[in-house]
Amino acid sequence: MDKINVLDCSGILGSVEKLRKEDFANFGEKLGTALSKVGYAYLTNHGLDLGKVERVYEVSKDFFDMPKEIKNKMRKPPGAASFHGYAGPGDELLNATAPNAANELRQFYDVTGHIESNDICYFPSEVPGFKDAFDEFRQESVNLSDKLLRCISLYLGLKEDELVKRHTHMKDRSVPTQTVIRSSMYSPLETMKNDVRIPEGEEADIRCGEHCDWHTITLLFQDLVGGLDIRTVSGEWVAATPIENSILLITGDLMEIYSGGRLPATPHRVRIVDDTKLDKKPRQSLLYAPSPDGNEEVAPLVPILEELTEKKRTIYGPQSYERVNAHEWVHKRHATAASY
Ligand SMILES: O=C(O)CCC(=O)C(=O)O
Ligand SMILES: [Fe+2]
Repeated sequence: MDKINVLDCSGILGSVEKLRKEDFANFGEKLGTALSKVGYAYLTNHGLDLGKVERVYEVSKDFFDMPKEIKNKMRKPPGAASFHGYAGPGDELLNATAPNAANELRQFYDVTGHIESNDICYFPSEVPGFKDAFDEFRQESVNLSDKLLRCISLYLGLKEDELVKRHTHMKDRSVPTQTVIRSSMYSPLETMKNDVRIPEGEEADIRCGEHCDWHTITLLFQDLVGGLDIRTVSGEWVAATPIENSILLITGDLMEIYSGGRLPATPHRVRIVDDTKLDKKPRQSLLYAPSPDGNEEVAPLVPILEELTEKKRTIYGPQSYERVNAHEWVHKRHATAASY
Protein backbone atom coordinates (compact mmCIF):
# COMPACT_ATOMS: atom_id res chain seq x y z
CA MET A 1 0.00 0.00 0.00
CA ASP A 2 1.15 3.50 -0.83
CA LYS A 3 2.24 4.94 2.50
CA ILE A 4 1.76 8.53 1.36
CA ASN A 5 -1.88 8.16 2.34
CA VAL A 6 -1.62 6.44 5.73
CA LEU A 7 -1.38 9.42 8.01
CA ASP A 8 -0.58 9.45 11.71
CA CYS A 9 -2.66 12.22 13.26
CA SER A 10 -0.83 12.46 16.57
CA GLY A 11 0.34 15.97 15.60
CA ILE A 12 -3.24 17.21 15.92
CA LEU A 13 -4.36 15.18 18.94
CA GLY A 14 -6.22 17.00 21.68
CA SER A 15 -8.53 19.97 21.76
CA VAL A 16 -8.52 22.67 19.09
CA GLU A 17 -7.81 25.35 21.69
CA LYS A 18 -4.55 23.69 22.73
CA LEU A 19 -3.23 23.22 19.21
CA ARG A 20 -1.25 25.81 17.29
CA LYS A 21 -1.72 27.02 13.75
CA GLU A 22 1.55 25.34 12.79
CA ASP A 23 0.25 21.97 14.05
CA PHE A 24 -2.69 22.25 11.66
CA ALA A 25 -0.45 23.52 8.87
CA ASN A 26 2.03 20.65 9.27
CA PHE A 27 -0.65 17.98 9.20
CA GLY A 28 -2.52 19.88 6.49
CA GLU A 29 0.49 19.61 4.21
CA LYS A 30 0.49 15.81 4.51
CA LEU A 31 -3.27 15.51 4.29
CA GLY A 32 -3.59 17.85 1.30
CA THR A 33 -0.79 16.01 -0.50
CA ALA A 34 -2.49 12.63 0.04
CA LEU A 35 -5.92 13.90 -0.99
CA SER A 36 -4.67 15.67 -4.08
CA LYS A 37 -2.15 13.05 -5.23
CA VAL A 38 -3.83 9.78 -4.20
CA GLY A 39 -7.42 10.87 -3.59
CA TYR A 40 -8.03 9.49 -0.10
CA ALA A 41 -6.24 9.02 3.23
CA TYR A 42 -6.33 6.55 6.10
CA LEU A 43 -6.08 8.38 9.41
CA THR A 44 -4.41 6.59 12.33
CA ASN A 45 -3.89 7.83 15.92
CA HIS A 46 -6.79 10.18 15.30
CA GLY A 47 -8.03 10.23 18.92
CA LEU A 48 -11.64 9.51 17.94
CA ASP A 49 -13.27 7.12 20.41
CA LEU A 50 -13.98 4.08 18.26
CA GLY A 51 -16.14 2.67 21.05
CA LYS A 52 -18.76 5.18 19.86
CA VAL A 53 -18.55 3.70 16.37
CA GLU A 54 -19.03 0.20 17.77
CA ARG A 55 -22.05 1.42 19.68
CA VAL A 56 -23.66 2.78 16.50
CA TYR A 57 -22.95 -0.56 14.80
CA GLU A 58 -24.71 -2.34 17.69
CA VAL A 59 -27.88 -0.23 17.74
CA SER A 60 -27.99 -0.20 13.95
CA LYS A 61 -27.77 -3.96 13.80
CA ASP A 62 -30.55 -4.26 16.38
CA PHE A 63 -32.69 -2.05 14.17
CA PHE A 64 -31.78 -3.66 10.83
CA ASP A 65 -32.61 -7.09 12.29
CA MET A 66 -36.18 -5.99 13.09
CA PRO A 67 -39.23 -6.91 11.03
CA LYS A 68 -39.92 -4.81 7.95
CA GLU A 69 -43.10 -3.33 9.46
CA ILE A 70 -41.09 -1.70 12.25
CA LYS A 71 -38.29 -0.53 9.97
CA ASN A 72 -40.72 0.93 7.48
CA LYS A 73 -42.20 3.20 10.15
CA MET A 74 -38.84 4.99 9.95
CA ARG A 75 -38.59 4.80 6.16
CA LYS A 76 -37.53 8.02 4.51
CA PRO A 77 -40.52 10.02 3.33
CA PRO A 78 -40.99 10.20 -0.45
CA GLY A 79 -39.33 13.09 -2.23
CA ALA A 80 -36.26 14.92 -1.10
CA ALA A 81 -37.77 17.18 1.57
CA SER A 82 -35.91 15.26 4.24
CA PHE A 83 -33.57 12.39 3.77
CA HIS A 84 -33.44 11.40 7.39
CA GLY A 85 -34.50 7.85 8.10
CA TYR A 86 -34.36 4.28 6.95
CA ALA A 87 -33.79 3.02 3.42
CA GLY A 88 -34.14 -0.65 2.56
CA PRO A 89 -32.60 -2.63 -0.27
CA GLY A 90 -33.70 -1.10 -3.56
CA ASP A 91 -34.81 2.22 -2.06
CA GLU A 92 -31.80 4.19 -3.23
CA LEU A 93 -29.31 3.88 -6.01
CA LEU A 94 -26.27 6.10 -5.87
CA ASN A 95 -25.37 5.68 -9.50
CA ALA A 96 -28.62 5.49 -11.41
CA THR A 97 -26.80 6.30 -14.67
CA ALA A 98 -24.63 3.17 -14.64
CA PRO A 99 -25.42 0.86 -17.56
CA ASN A 100 -26.10 -2.09 -15.25
CA ALA A 101 -27.88 -0.08 -12.58
CA ALA A 102 -30.01 -2.37 -10.45
CA ASN A 103 -30.92 -2.33 -6.80
CA GLU A 104 -28.42 -1.55 -4.09
CA LEU A 105 -28.28 -4.51 -1.79
CA ARG A 106 -27.97 -2.78 1.55
CA GLN A 107 -30.00 -1.19 4.29
CA PHE A 108 -29.02 2.10 5.83
CA TYR A 109 -30.20 4.71 8.27
CA ASP A 110 -29.45 8.38 7.66
CA VAL A 111 -29.40 10.76 10.59
CA THR A 112 -29.43 14.22 9.12
CA GLY A 113 -29.56 17.83 9.91
CA HIS A 114 -29.97 20.03 12.86
CA ILE A 115 -32.03 20.14 15.99
CA GLU A 116 -35.44 19.59 14.36
CA SER A 117 -34.61 16.26 12.82
CA ASN A 118 -33.16 15.29 16.16
CA ASP A 119 -36.65 14.99 17.56
CA ILE A 120 -37.27 11.67 19.20
CA CYS A 121 -40.03 10.76 16.74
CA TYR A 122 -37.41 10.43 14.03
CA PHE A 123 -35.73 7.58 15.87
CA PRO A 124 -36.97 4.03 16.44
CA SER A 125 -38.33 3.70 19.97
CA GLU A 126 -37.94 -0.09 19.61
CA VAL A 127 -34.16 0.21 19.96
CA PRO A 128 -33.14 1.70 23.29
CA GLY A 129 -30.18 4.06 23.04
CA PHE A 130 -30.41 4.44 19.24
CA LYS A 131 -30.45 8.23 19.20
CA ASP A 132 -27.86 8.57 21.99
CA ALA A 133 -25.46 6.35 20.10
CA PHE A 134 -25.67 8.60 17.01
CA ASP A 135 -25.41 11.78 19.10
CA GLU A 136 -22.28 10.56 20.86
CA PHE A 137 -20.72 9.45 17.59
CA ARG A 138 -21.56 12.86 16.07
CA GLN A 139 -19.77 14.66 18.88
CA GLU A 140 -16.59 12.65 18.30
CA SER A 141 -16.79 13.21 14.55
CA VAL A 142 -17.38 16.94 14.93
CA ASN A 143 -14.26 17.32 17.06
CA LEU A 144 -12.08 15.63 14.48
CA SER A 145 -13.75 17.25 11.45
CA ASP A 146 -13.23 20.69 12.96
CA LYS A 147 -9.49 20.03 13.09
CA LEU A 148 -9.33 18.45 9.64
CA LEU A 149 -11.14 21.41 8.07
CA ARG A 150 -8.57 23.73 9.66
CA CYS A 151 -5.75 21.62 8.23
CA ILE A 152 -7.29 21.63 4.77
CA SER A 153 -7.88 25.40 4.85
CA LEU A 154 -4.24 26.03 5.63
CA TYR A 155 -3.15 23.57 2.94
CA LEU A 156 -5.19 25.56 0.43
CA GLY A 157 -3.50 28.76 1.57
CA LEU A 158 -6.65 30.06 3.26
CA LYS A 159 -7.16 31.38 6.77
CA GLU A 160 -7.36 28.59 9.35
CA ASP A 161 -11.07 29.11 9.99
CA GLU A 162 -12.14 29.66 6.38
CA LEU A 163 -13.89 26.26 6.09
CA VAL A 164 -14.85 25.91 9.75
CA LYS A 165 -16.78 29.17 9.62
CA ARG A 166 -18.89 27.71 6.81
CA HIS A 167 -19.75 24.70 9.00
CA THR A 168 -20.94 26.41 12.19
CA HIS A 169 -23.73 23.83 12.61
CA MET A 170 -21.06 21.40 13.81
CA LYS A 171 -20.91 23.40 17.03
CA ASP A 172 -24.40 24.94 17.00
CA ARG A 173 -27.04 22.37 16.30
CA SER A 174 -29.76 24.95 15.74
CA VAL A 175 -28.13 25.89 12.41
CA PRO A 176 -29.74 23.99 9.52
CA THR A 177 -27.49 21.74 7.46
CA GLN A 178 -27.46 18.75 5.11
CA THR A 179 -24.73 17.06 7.13
CA VAL A 180 -25.41 13.35 7.43
CA ILE A 181 -24.49 10.35 9.53
CA ARG A 182 -25.15 7.16 7.56
CA SER A 183 -25.04 3.71 9.10
CA SER A 184 -25.08 0.93 6.49
CA MET A 185 -25.62 -2.80 6.78
CA TYR A 186 -24.68 -5.10 3.92
CA SER A 187 -26.29 -8.39 4.91
CA PRO A 188 -25.18 -11.67 3.34
CA LEU A 189 -26.33 -11.70 -0.25
CA GLU A 190 -28.79 -14.53 0.12
CA THR A 191 -30.74 -12.63 2.78
CA MET A 192 -30.84 -9.48 0.71
CA LYS A 193 -31.94 -11.22 -2.44
CA ASN A 194 -35.06 -12.46 -0.69
CA ASP A 195 -35.87 -8.92 0.22
CA VAL A 196 -35.84 -7.14 -3.11
CA ARG A 197 -37.21 -7.43 -6.57
CA ILE A 198 -33.81 -7.85 -8.18
CA PRO A 199 -33.37 -9.36 -11.58
CA GLU A 200 -31.09 -12.38 -11.72
CA GLY A 201 -27.58 -12.17 -13.10
CA GLU A 202 -25.28 -9.28 -13.77
CA GLU A 203 -27.94 -6.66 -13.31
CA ALA A 204 -27.85 -7.22 -9.60
CA ASP A 205 -24.13 -6.71 -9.47
CA ILE A 206 -24.09 -3.88 -6.96
CA ARG A 207 -24.07 -3.12 -3.24
CA CYS A 208 -23.32 0.55 -3.36
CA GLY A 209 -23.06 2.12 -6.81
CA GLU A 210 -20.03 4.16 -7.87
CA HIS A 211 -20.46 7.71 -6.74
CA CYS A 212 -18.82 10.66 -5.06
CA ASP A 213 -20.22 11.88 -1.78
CA TRP A 214 -22.20 15.10 -1.97
CA HIS A 215 -20.76 16.89 1.03
CA THR A 216 -17.48 18.56 2.03
CA ILE A 217 -15.54 15.64 3.47
CA THR A 218 -16.50 12.13 4.63
CA LEU A 219 -15.12 10.31 7.65
CA LEU A 220 -15.71 6.69 6.68
CA PHE A 221 -15.55 3.86 9.20
CA GLN A 222 -15.73 0.26 8.07
CA ASP A 223 -15.49 -3.05 9.85
CA LEU A 224 -12.79 -5.48 8.78
CA VAL A 225 -14.82 -7.36 6.17
CA GLY A 226 -13.77 -5.23 3.18
CA GLY A 227 -15.36 -4.70 -0.22
CA LEU A 228 -15.00 -0.95 -0.65
CA ASP A 229 -13.20 0.28 -3.78
CA ILE A 230 -11.89 3.75 -4.41
CA ARG A 231 -10.88 5.41 -7.65
CA THR A 232 -7.54 7.13 -7.20
CA VAL A 233 -6.58 10.45 -8.73
CA SER A 234 -4.73 8.57 -11.47
CA GLY A 235 -8.03 6.90 -12.42
CA GLU A 236 -7.49 3.31 -11.28
CA TRP A 237 -9.90 1.49 -9.00
CA VAL A 238 -8.19 0.06 -5.92
CA ALA A 239 -9.49 -1.91 -2.94
CA ALA A 240 -9.74 0.34 0.12
CA THR A 241 -8.69 -2.54 2.36
CA PRO A 242 -9.72 -1.85 5.95
CA ILE A 243 -6.91 -0.87 8.30
CA GLU A 244 -7.83 -1.65 11.89
CA ASN A 245 -8.68 1.40 14.03
CA SER A 246 -8.21 3.80 11.13
CA ILE A 247 -10.64 6.23 9.55
CA LEU A 248 -10.83 6.61 5.80
CA LEU A 249 -11.02 10.23 4.76
CA ILE A 250 -12.43 11.07 1.36
CA THR A 251 -13.46 14.33 -0.25
CA GLY A 252 -16.94 15.22 -1.46
CA ASP A 253 -18.35 17.31 -4.30
CA LEU A 254 -18.44 20.50 -2.27
CA MET A 255 -14.79 20.24 -1.28
CA GLU A 256 -13.94 19.82 -4.93
CA ILE A 257 -15.69 23.12 -5.61
CA TYR A 258 -14.23 24.94 -2.59
CA SER A 259 -10.74 23.85 -3.60
CA GLY A 260 -11.16 24.75 -7.26
CA GLY A 261 -10.45 21.12 -8.20
CA ARG A 262 -7.30 20.75 -6.09
CA LEU A 263 -9.00 18.25 -3.80
CA PRO A 264 -11.24 16.37 -6.22
CA ALA A 265 -14.20 14.38 -4.94
CA THR A 266 -13.34 10.71 -4.45
CA PRO A 267 -15.32 8.14 -6.50
CA HIS A 268 -16.03 4.96 -4.54
CA ARG A 269 -18.28 1.89 -4.63
CA VAL A 270 -19.00 -1.41 -2.90
CA ARG A 271 -19.24 -4.23 -5.41
CA ILE A 272 -20.47 -7.73 -5.16
CA VAL A 273 -17.44 -9.83 -5.92
CA ASP A 274 -17.28 -13.54 -6.28
CA ASP A 275 -15.78 -14.01 -2.88
CA THR A 276 -17.23 -16.19 -0.17
CA LYS A 277 -16.09 -13.94 2.62
CA LEU A 278 -17.54 -10.79 1.13
CA ASP A 279 -20.78 -12.34 -0.03
CA LYS A 280 -21.55 -14.42 3.04
CA LYS A 281 -20.43 -12.14 5.84
CA PRO A 282 -22.44 -9.12 6.88
CA ARG A 283 -20.54 -5.87 6.51
CA GLN A 284 -21.19 -2.65 8.41
CA SER A 285 -19.96 0.85 7.67
CA LEU A 286 -20.61 4.23 9.18
CA LEU A 287 -19.94 7.69 7.89
CA TYR A 288 -20.06 11.28 9.04
CA ALA A 289 -20.21 13.70 6.12
CA PRO A 290 -20.29 17.36 7.08
CA SER A 291 -21.91 19.75 4.63
CA PRO A 292 -21.79 23.53 4.80
CA ASP A 293 -24.44 25.39 6.79
CA GLY A 294 -27.96 25.52 5.32
CA ASN A 295 -28.09 27.79 2.33
CA GLU A 296 -24.39 28.57 2.20
CA GLU A 297 -23.26 29.42 -1.33
CA VAL A 298 -20.36 27.20 -2.32
CA ALA A 299 -17.81 28.59 -4.79
CA PRO A 300 -14.08 28.08 -5.28
CA LEU A 301 -12.14 29.74 -2.45
CA VAL A 302 -8.90 29.50 -4.42
CA PRO A 303 -8.26 29.90 -8.16
CA ILE A 304 -9.48 26.93 -10.21
CA LEU A 305 -6.69 24.53 -11.09
CA GLU A 306 -5.74 25.23 -14.71
CA GLU A 307 -5.52 21.66 -15.96
CA LEU A 308 -8.92 20.82 -14.52
CA THR A 309 -10.88 23.46 -16.33
CA GLU A 310 -10.75 21.32 -19.49
CA LYS A 311 -10.64 17.79 -18.10
CA LYS A 312 -12.50 16.98 -14.91
CA ARG A 313 -11.61 14.01 -12.75
CA THR A 314 -14.95 13.73 -11.05
CA ILE A 315 -17.30 11.36 -12.78
CA TYR A 316 -20.50 11.88 -10.85
CA GLY A 317 -19.77 15.13 -9.07
CA PRO A 318 -19.99 18.76 -10.10
CA GLN A 319 -19.70 19.37 -13.81
CA SER A 320 -18.20 22.78 -13.28
CA TYR A 321 -16.92 24.88 -10.45
CA GLU A 322 -19.72 27.36 -10.64
CA ARG A 323 -21.33 28.55 -7.45
CA VAL A 324 -23.87 26.11 -6.01
CA ASN A 325 -26.22 26.37 -3.10
CA ALA A 326 -25.28 23.78 -0.45
CA HIS A 327 -28.89 22.89 0.37
CA GLU A 328 -29.98 22.61 -3.26
CA TRP A 329 -26.89 20.68 -4.26
CA VAL A 330 -27.32 17.92 -1.68
CA HIS A 331 -31.08 17.72 -2.21
CA LYS A 332 -30.70 17.56 -5.97
CA ARG A 333 -28.16 14.76 -5.65
CA HIS A 334 -30.38 12.92 -3.17
CA ALA A 335 -33.41 13.22 -5.43
CA THR A 336 -31.56 11.50 -8.27
CA ALA A 337 -30.50 8.66 -5.95
CA ALA A 338 -33.86 7.94 -4.34
CA SER A 339 -36.13 5.52 -6.17
CA TYR A 340 -39.29 6.05 -4.12
O1 LIG B 1 -20.24 1.27 2.88
C1 LIG B 1 -19.30 1.95 2.51
O2 LIG B 1 -18.14 1.66 2.81
C2 LIG B 1 -19.51 3.15 1.65
C3 LIG B 1 -20.89 3.74 1.72
C4 LIG B 1 -21.00 4.98 0.91
O3 LIG B 1 -20.13 5.29 0.16
C5 LIG B 1 -22.17 5.88 1.02
O4 LIG B 1 -23.19 5.50 1.58
O5 LIG B 1 -22.05 7.01 0.54
FE1 LIG C 1 -20.25 7.33 -0.44
